[in-house]
Amino acid sequence: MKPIISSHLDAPPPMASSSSSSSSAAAAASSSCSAGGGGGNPKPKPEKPPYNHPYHRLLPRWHHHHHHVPSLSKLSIWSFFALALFLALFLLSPKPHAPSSSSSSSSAAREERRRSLRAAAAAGAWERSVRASAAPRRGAPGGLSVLVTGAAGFVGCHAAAALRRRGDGVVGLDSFNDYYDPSLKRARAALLWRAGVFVVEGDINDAPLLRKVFDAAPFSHVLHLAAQAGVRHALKNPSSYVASNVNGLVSLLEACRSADPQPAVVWASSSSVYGLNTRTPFSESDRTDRPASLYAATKKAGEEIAHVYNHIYGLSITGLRFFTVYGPWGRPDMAYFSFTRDILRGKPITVFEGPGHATVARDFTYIDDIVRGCLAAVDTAGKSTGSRGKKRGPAPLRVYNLGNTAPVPVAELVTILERLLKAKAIRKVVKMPRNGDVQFTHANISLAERELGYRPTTNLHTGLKKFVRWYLDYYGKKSGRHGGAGSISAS
Ligand SMILES: O=C(O)[C@H]1O[C@H](OP(=O)(O)OP(=O)(O)OC[C@H]2O[C@@H](n3ccc(=O)[nH]c3=O)[C@H](O)[C@@H]2O)[C@H](O)[C@@H](O)[C@H]1O
Repeated sequence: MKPIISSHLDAPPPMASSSSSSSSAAAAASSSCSAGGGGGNPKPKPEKPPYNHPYHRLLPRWHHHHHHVPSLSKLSIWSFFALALFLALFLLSPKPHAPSSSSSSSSAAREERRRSLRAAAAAGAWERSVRASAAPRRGAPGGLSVLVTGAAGFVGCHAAAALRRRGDGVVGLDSFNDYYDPSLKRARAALLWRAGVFVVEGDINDAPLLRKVFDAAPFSHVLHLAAQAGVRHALKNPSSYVASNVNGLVSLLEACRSADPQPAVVWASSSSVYGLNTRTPFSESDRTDRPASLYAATKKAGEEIAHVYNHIYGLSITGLRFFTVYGPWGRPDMAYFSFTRDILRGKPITVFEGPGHATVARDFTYIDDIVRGCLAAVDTAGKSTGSRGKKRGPAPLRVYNLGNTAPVPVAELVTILERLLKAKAIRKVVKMPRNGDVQFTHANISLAERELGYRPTTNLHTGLKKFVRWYLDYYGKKSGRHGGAGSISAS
């Protein structure tokens, strides 16, 4: 290797060879010019170059034709100073990209400054809004400060409003995704806005946003209700369940464990974790290792993840297994909602039945009962013990069923809706497809009764009556084409 390097270094660089050829060309030009200029004139006395400088070889021609120029030496001195001055000015002059170098760039700089001032003012206003919304009402002793994720969702909007009504500080967070009609979510958020709840639009997977929210206000609790819901939709978009219910949960718990103070977390698990469990009613100590849908599997994964964050970081975490929640401002993808819409429109509905015409039933639970359960869970959640991401001692880890303890067959749900809507359903009874559904759910709520004081009070008929009244009010009686507007009324 060494000889190659040394021979390369010894060789003349390409620049050097090209400049030597150009200087010989200049010399050639100079000699041809001298030969032509000589003609028949007497041979001029050879002139001694005044300075030993290469460009003096070019000067004689110029000198011959400009005899009025004072002298070559004076010219060279002046050209030297002129060149030096020019170089100095060039080097000291501001660079073209400097903001003050031109009027257009200085106005761009002013605009940029204005923009960043506006952004800072907006950020300040945003933080003030979060802080103000998170502050408990004055005169509400022991008021909490709760971040509600999924606040523009069905349960989230009701729970956030209920917390606010009793004087707690509440900030909402919602991505307003289009799993179902986002305008319904906007309408719920507008209700919250009027109730004094600021809803931040953003994703639970956006870690910097979560940090900003937790930096802006010290939350005592997080009610985490943001999720990808729906059992059957998991067949169509499986990754959305992992993104929201697994990644999103981890992202949120990361923010919680790093927050100072660490909030206590209450979050929505699901009755679906019981999966193929056959012991009824379902109690918290029953098996949950046989989920029947990806939705159920991600909720079950959430319960295991909760264990990890409780164990490592001392987060107080309560999981609530909701049983088929229904009511006003509900989710359009759920059966009671879509049945109502289709009955009003005179469209057929599919009613599932089990093998051998077995009944499919759900422990339908009214939204107000669920909200009372959520608030009781918030109120009884012990404190997280961690600080700055480090566990300082054991913290509570709880899970509760929140159901109605009175399962109703889906066929009976349809009959109640028919009575309330005063319209006949066009039923298509089909065998329950193998797409994640389970045949039966029934909650044992004795643990929630004992520890949360949870006691559901609304039966399916009463709850659906309230739902139908809301539905007709929200969508208008004209929402159904079947039977005409006049034949439809809430009882
Ligand atoms: O407790 C839960 O953890 C879950 O509850 C809810 O799931 P489900 O109990 O399946 O509710 P939902 O779809 O309203 O079907 C109700 C009944 O109608 C039957 N059903 C459904 C559709 C249909 O076309 N026909 C039919 O008979 C169907 O077989 C079922 O028996 C939430 O959506 C879910 O997000 C989760 O929170």
